[in-house]
Amino acid sequence: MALSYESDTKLPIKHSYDGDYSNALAELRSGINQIDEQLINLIADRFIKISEVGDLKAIFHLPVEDLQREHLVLERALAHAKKNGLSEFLTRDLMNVLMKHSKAAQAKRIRGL
Ligand SMILES: O=C(O)C(=O)C[C@]1(C(=O)O)C=C[C@@H](O)C=C1
Repeated sequence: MALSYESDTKLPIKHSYDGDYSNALAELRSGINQIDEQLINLIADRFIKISEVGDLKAIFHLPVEDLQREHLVLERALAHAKKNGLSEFLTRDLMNVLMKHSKAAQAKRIRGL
């Protein structure tokens, strides 16, 4: 569903809902649900790779944390986010949370070997 916007204020045009916004809201929320599923799938795929990297680190006795790589990961994500108009704060928070959990998962896996 595409919303229409007032050209001067950029606010959504209210009358295009015929006074009933609940269908529009349900449709938008269903779209959000689908995107959330895709996000979780992508994060799960990222964690499969993270486990494999963890295994290599275990074999070659490398430390779990690689701050140089983390810097690169963050820089790439920030550049991509900027191109897509996404907040720098959100991108930093998101990538830092992902990398924090990646390191915890790798450390746990290595401890369990
Ligand atoms: O690239 C690695 O070495 C990883 O283990 C992946 C990853 C990440 O989540 O992107 C996790 C931990 C490292 O400190 C750096 C990056």
